[in-house]
Amino acid sequence: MIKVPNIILVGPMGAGKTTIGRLISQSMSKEFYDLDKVIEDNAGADIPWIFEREGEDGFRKRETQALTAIIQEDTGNSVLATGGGIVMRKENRDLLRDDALVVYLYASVSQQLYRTSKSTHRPLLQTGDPKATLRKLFEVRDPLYREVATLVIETDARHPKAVANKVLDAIKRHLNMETSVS
Ligand SMILES: Nc1ncnc2c1ncn2[C@@H]1O[C@H](COP(=O)(O)OP(=O)(O)O)[C@@H](O)[C@H]1O
Ligand SMILES: O=C(O)C1=C[C@@H](OP(=O)(O)O)[C@@H](O)[C@H](O)C1
Ligand SMILES: [Mg+2]
Repeated sequence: MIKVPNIILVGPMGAGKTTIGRLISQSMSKEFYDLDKVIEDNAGADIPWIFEREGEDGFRKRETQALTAIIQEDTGNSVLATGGGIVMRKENRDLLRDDALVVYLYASVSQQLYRTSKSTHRPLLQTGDPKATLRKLFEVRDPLYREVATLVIETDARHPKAVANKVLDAIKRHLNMETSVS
């Protein structure tokens, strides 16, 4: 029986981390955690409020605390959807690589923009030019997602269920390969 590690999803805003994370947790009968929701539950406030009152720095501190707690809990039986900025801090990147299988959900900037266009829950996108913001973030973060990722899954032109199936297949192939070479 192959032991399936914790699965952690990384990627830009709108890549589908929360949506796909929930779908694959159901298919794998694993616990699902959305890091943003954990942060909001811990704070008793939503993300826009945290950014407003504590700044992005305050949010990033909460993000690292929440990630640390989940990784330390290490049920070995969870799927974690992170927020798009999780890779910005080295301490987070080190935690991500710990014992989890990290999946980078890739989405083009135009798909990121399209999928987040109705959202008012993302303070970083409440700007005059969200496309320029997404492009700038992507230039900095894409290499960092790739640094921590075990698997990279393309999400453009795929419906959420098709992305979830793609992720599940890739995880199965990766784990079989690991056991076959060990
Ligand atoms: N592959 C996809 N194709 C089309 N829409 C998607 C896809 N993945 C997610 N979405 C939609 O995009 C929006 C953002 O998805 P979400 O899971 O919140 O992304 P993230 O957590 O990465 O920011 C949601 O409305 C979701 O339904
Ligand atoms: O990219 C970012 O810096 C952020 C992404 C958001 O999560 P999603 O990627 O789930 O939207 C949330 O953590 C916060 O608004 C900051
Ligand atoms: Mg999300």
